[in-house]
Amino acid sequence: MFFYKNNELYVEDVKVSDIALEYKTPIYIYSKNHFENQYKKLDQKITRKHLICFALKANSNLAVINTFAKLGAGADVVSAGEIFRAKKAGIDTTKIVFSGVGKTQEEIKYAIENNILMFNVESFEELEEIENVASSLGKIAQISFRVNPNVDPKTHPYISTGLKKNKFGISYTQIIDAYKLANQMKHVRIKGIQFHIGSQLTDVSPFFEAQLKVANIMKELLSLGIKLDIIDIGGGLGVVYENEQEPDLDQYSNFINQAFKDFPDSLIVLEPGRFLVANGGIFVTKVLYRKQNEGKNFYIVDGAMNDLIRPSLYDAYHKIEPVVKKNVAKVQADIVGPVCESGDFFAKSREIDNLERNDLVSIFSSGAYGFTMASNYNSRCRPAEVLVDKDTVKVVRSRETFEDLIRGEAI
Ligand SMILES: Cc1ncc(COP(=O)(O)O)c(C=O)c1O
Ligand SMILES: N[C@@H](CCCC[NH3+])C(=O)O
Repeated sequence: MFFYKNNELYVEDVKVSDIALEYKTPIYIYSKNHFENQYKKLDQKITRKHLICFALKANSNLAVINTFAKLGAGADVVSAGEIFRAKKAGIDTTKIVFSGVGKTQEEIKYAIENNILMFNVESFEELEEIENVASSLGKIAQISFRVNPNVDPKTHPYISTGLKKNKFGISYTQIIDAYKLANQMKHVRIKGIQFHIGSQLTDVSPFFEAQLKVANIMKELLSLGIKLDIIDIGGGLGVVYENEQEPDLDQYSNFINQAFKDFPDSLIVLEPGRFLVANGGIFVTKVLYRKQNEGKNFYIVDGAMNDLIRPSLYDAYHKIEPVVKKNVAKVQADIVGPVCESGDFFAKSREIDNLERNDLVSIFSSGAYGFTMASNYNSRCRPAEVLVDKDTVKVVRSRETFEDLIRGEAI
């Protein structure tokens, strides 16, 4: 959905430079059809009965969530705020799964009142809290446990979650006891089991390793008379940022079928975030100034780490290209923002077209963990977001104003 025609970058049927002219920079631009295609691709590949719960943390713009809601998606949420967003965007609350290691009492209450599908419980103490809140409301909370399967996802250490040293889930050795305890509680109903081992996995074999461990737990539970209706296999499917191999979805689906062949009636829940949205978004920014320090080239652009933090936080690679290609010589340059931090960069020593002031550049693969991780650091207004559907451009979040910056503050 993002391509060059006559050296001009397009999103679907619209020139990116036209969008930048009208709505200014920096700006996030999304392709609705990319989102829909990714969802349908995954939906078709998974042959078992399943429910795709979009992980809202990847991109929680209402219009983006609504695009998936219309295709039948549920939501994977990690806060009451995300439940609120999911509802506003048209997600059926009975398709919401609630993950996260630190759900507060208020969040648990809000989730129960909204009849979510289930809590993915991450500790014994959290289980007790859910039992207590449900009891005080006179309701029954549906739960699954998040197991930490101790599997190496072979991804960036900051986004690995399924190793025993990570804070996530209940350890493999304690998980049966957790189910036994829940089984005796009056206000929780056991629905399933969940795991999520990390993000940006392009090799799907660690998923299989985790799935086999989960299937073993399920067998042990069955021998204790505990049958699970739901197997939540988390998110984590990776995408191509640079030259990675795309995850093999056929293999992914076969692994699921194989690992859980003894549980043919259980519903498979998936929690993809990045896979659905990363390559459906670009971040467009404008060159403000150029300078050379000690022979090093810097392009200073109007976007910054507060808008897109992945390069600063993970040293993540994002492809960067001019919006209009001029067939000029290449140079090596750091592409940096105006924020007062040396960590404020989008690329270092990157080979890129020799740019001029006011040239636009596109930072690709910014649809996931882009705007959702943006902040107002340095009192910078967060950028606008637009959604393109063929030849239609819609502002789905307007650029923040100075008034937005101080909302709620007082002297
Ligand atoms: C519990 C849970 N589910 C789903 C996701 C979505 O992950 P991804 O964007 O890698 O698919 C995450 C984030 O990694 C998560 O923590
Ligand atoms: N925010 C991360 C991924 C972490 C996933 C959240 N569980 C990224 O940009 O890649």
